[in-house]
Amino acid sequence: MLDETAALTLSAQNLTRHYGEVVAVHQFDLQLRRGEVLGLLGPNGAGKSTTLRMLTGNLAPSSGGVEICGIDLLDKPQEAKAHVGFLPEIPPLYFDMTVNEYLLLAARLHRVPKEALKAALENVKQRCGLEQHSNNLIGTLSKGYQQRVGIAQAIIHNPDVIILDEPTVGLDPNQMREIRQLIRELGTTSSVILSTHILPEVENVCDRVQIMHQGSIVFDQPMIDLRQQNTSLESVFTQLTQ
Ligand SMILES: Nc1ncnc2c1ncn2[C@@H]1O[C@H](COP(=O)(O)OP(=O)(O)OP(=O)(O)O)[C@@H](O)[C@H]1O
Repeated sequence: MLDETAALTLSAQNLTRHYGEVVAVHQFDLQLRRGEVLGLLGPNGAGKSTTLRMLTGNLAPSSGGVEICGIDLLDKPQEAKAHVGFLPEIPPLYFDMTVNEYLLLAARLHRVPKEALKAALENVKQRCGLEQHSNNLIGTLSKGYQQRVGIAQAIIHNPDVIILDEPTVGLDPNQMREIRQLIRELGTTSSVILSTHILPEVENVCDRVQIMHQGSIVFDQPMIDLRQQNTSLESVFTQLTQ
């Protein structure tokens, strides 16, 4: 249940992105609070990945702005990005590194202080269930475990905002359940944005849902309201995006 008094972690105003003539995202607004898990839904090409890349400072908006924990992402990118963890659609993994080597690299890139590296590594492996795989090459892990490593690199610096682009795609049902459990846990201490095509995933994991269509947000509601209206997310999604 969303705590309306919790601190704002992310605020986006009028984010717009053009690719030439194509308006991929149009005037996207979002205020996200600590402890909130937001599901971002939309058909292919709706503008979700473009939005997430702008929110994480990986793509410059054509106009509009983003603040992370009150820090302007365009003015102070390094400072703002220190509060964000991102798992892109294609996880940025190096298959010929071990889990330990890769996570240490991720921690250094996220500027975890030298004296805190060991504790950060142990903590993230424990949270993501990777303790038994410390010295395994990432290329030899199953898809589910590779996805855990992708999430681990996104959270090793304890970010306030965690952004996950289709984190359960290609996983088997057991792996999906485990990753969803992990996302719920992350949502207790941070804010999480989860982009997915899997509607039950949003119903299971998220406190709030936004639906994007042709670059604009066409639906934004707490899940609890949706449940009370006795409407399924699927019927809302189909009505708004067909
Ligand atoms: N680099 C690019 N150059 C030109 N057009 C692009 C580029 N990236 C995305 N687009 C266009 O912008 C629109 C939004 O794309 P985006 O990838 O953000 O959608 P999406 O909702 O993430 O889609 P999917 O669910 O298929 O990943 C689409 O029309 C897409 O073709």
